[in-house]
Amino acid sequence: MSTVGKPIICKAAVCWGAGQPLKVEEVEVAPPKANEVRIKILYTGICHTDEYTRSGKDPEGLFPVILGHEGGGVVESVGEGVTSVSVGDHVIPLYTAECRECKFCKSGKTNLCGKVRTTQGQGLMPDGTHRFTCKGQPIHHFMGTSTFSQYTVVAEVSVVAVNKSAPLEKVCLLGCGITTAWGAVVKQQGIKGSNVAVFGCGAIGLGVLSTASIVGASRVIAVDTNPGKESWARKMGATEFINPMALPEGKRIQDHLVEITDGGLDFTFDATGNVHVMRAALESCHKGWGVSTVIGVAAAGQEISTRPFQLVTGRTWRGTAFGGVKGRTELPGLVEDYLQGKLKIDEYVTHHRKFAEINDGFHDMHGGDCIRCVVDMTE
Ligand SMILES: NC(=O)C1=CN([C@@H]2O[C@H](COP(=O)(O)OP(=O)(O)OC[C@H]3O[C@@H](n4cnc5c(N)ncnc54)[C@H](OP(=O)(O)O)[C@@H]3O)[C@@H](O)[C@H]2O)C=CC1
Ligand SMILES: N[C@@H](CCC(=O)N[C@@H](CSC=O)C(=O)NCC(=O)O)C(=O)O
Ligand SMILES: [Zn+2]
Ligand SMILES: [Zn+2]
Repeated sequence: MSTVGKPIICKAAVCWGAGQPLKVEEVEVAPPKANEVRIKILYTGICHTDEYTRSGKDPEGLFPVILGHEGGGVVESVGEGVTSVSVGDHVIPLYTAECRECKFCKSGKTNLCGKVRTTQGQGLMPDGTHRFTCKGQPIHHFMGTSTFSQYTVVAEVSVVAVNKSAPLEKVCLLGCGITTAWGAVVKQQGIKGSNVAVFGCGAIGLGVLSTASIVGASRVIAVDTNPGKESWARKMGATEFINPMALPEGKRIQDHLVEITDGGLDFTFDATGNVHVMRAALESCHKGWGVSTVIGVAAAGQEISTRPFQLVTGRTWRGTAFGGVKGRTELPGLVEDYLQGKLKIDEYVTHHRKFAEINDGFHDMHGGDCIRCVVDMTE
């Protein structure tokens, strides 16, 4: 029997309050309204940003909520006016929308889109209402995607169709981690032939150092406090690995890096979310031209600081969301790159979980040996 135009009852992992484990509940998912798309989610990755919001560290965090933003699925139905995706398309939801009409989209200067970001941050659909109900209670959307539900509703501007021959259990990771890391490198000029340091060797940091190596960085230094990450970093393209905890007592990582690189790095990246590491990454940059990119997301109340002299003397501090990638325009091409063996994804998937075990997937992330856990939403 067709589900088009009707509510769907399915399972979703609801987080009822900050710091609480997720609870797999029966939820009602309303049909898509105009310019919306309802998706059957088949696979989702778990990103550290999901854990960040679950834990209560996100100043934008709202509860109860259905988290998840690294998903892959199939379009079940579309609302009036939807033209860019059709029923049956394989799709990736996008937490960074691309409307192609707003001031941001038309600027040519950023991938940030203004069309739905305000309501997205309020846990609502663009018309200010919700599509999820559990036990008679409305449940907040998350990052415009809510992929920890067997069915979700997203704005048309927040979804892209991709090649059906690509395995969704792999390309779902293009919904966040792999794309962020790729874009953080390729959207910057001058990395070829340069020296680069990457702080933090989780999925994001490994993706950054892998991409830097592929585009021809001459030296790729991985920095991580977990010695178990050395083999990962080298496998993905790092030429060196430094554990800041193993430096002589009192020796700061930024001073060590400046010493061993004849004055500092051309490019550094923070992929930890720790504001002290962000400072070290900036201060590891070469005077006059070094550029440090913040990728990590820091907890509410955390602020970055450095001596302004670091900037006066020519270092640049910048940041990137979703790697600067315009999802509707660029993700289909990244999927093709993956299919042609030009972009690594499989290598990052270390853990698999059934939907019922989603909380174990969150525990996996804390184990130190998990790069990405992919959850099968059908099991
Ligand atoms: N800007 C954006 O668009 C995006 C941002 N993010 C953010 O990026 C960050 C990284 O994500 P992800 O790769 O999944 O996270 P992970 O936690 O998997 O990776 C972080 C790594 O940094 C290591 N680490 C912790 N403290 C330090 C330190 N002081 N010095 C060096 N290394 C350290 C961790 O070690 P250990 O294993 O021991 O903890 C771990 O290996 C997160 O903050 C996430 O929220 C993610 C996606 C998109
Ligand atoms: N809500 C947080 C900030 C969270 C954040 O920075 N998110 C990143 C993506 S992290 C993905 O895993 C992002 O794209 N930010 C841009 C945006 O428009 O949200 C806070 O309020 O601090
Ligand atoms: Zn993410
Ligand atoms: Zn826009």
